[in-house]
Amino acid sequence: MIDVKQLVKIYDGKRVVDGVSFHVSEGEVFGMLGPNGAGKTTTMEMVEGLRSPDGGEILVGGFDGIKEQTKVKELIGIQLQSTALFDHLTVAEIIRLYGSFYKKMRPLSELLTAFNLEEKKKGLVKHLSGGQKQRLAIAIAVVHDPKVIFLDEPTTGLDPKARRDLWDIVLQLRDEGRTVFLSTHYMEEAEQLCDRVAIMDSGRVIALDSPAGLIRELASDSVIEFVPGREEASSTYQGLGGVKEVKISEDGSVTLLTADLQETLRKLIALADERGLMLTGLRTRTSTLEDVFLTRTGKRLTET
Ligand SMILES: Nc1ncnc2c1ncn2[C@@H]1O[C@H](COP(=O)(O)OP(=O)(O)OP(=O)(O)O)[C@@H](O)[C@H]1O
Repeated sequence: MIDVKQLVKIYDGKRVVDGVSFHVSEGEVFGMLGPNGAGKTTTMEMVEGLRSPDGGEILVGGFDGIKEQTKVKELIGIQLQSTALFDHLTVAEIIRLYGSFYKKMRPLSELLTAFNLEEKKKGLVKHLSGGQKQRLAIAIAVVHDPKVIFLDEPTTGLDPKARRDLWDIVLQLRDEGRTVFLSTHYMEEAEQLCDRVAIMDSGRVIALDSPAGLIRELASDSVIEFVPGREEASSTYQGLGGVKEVKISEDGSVTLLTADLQETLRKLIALADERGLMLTGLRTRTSTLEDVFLTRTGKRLTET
């Protein structure tokens, strides 16, 4: 459905999107996961036709994303940031307004039901909660029944309940047969929602696969975290059996990625006895996309 090859965008001499290539299949939820400034929005907006690339090729539904933008616009829906909505219109008015921009519009009642906005039909946009505004923004994006829908960090700023409601909406869009392209800096969101994820950092795609595939590639299925109470070189931990990766954060907390949880734990406890380390807050967990990011970049997603 979408083919992007060697996409480049340069701002002030800096390649903020630096040779990005990927394919999005019809009917999948494809995610771009990365920290602030990684180049997700710039990439997405070039695919949407909102920014012009400085290099590369874009195909959307077989149309050239640069030369055939009118055709592409009919195929796609873009979630607008809620701040762009008109505060003094009602929910029904705004959906109708956006519908009037297209040759065909889905029935209002169908959209209100699908996005759980029936009760707010006559309510002013300015009185909606954050989650309701975001659902309205997506309802507007699909008002013309597009095949592909773009969601740029759709759950940023939402509370956990509203976030989960929005996840249901994304899965519903996929169940309707639409292709969903979303960006996020929440790794749980990428893990829960996306069939495949491109992890972006500094303008490049550094890994691309299903969430499970990315985690499998790590060769370390478990993570140990603790605060040792005194500083040790990362090589001290590197030498413990099973350890594949060591990360020591600025606050002193240590993260060990291991392929052999039991062996590493045994060795770690022996090390702690020998050197008088504390192991405060010691906990273990299975690996996540956050660990994929850490392994590939040496940074945490939330740290950048
Ligand atoms: N119009 C612009 N002019 C100059 N620099 C820009 C412009 N738009 C984006 N950038 C820069 O390009 C880089 C990538 O930004 P982009 O918004 O694509 O990142 P992002 O991954 O979407 O991050 P965020 O989660 O913060 O939106 C950043 O360093 C940003 O400052």
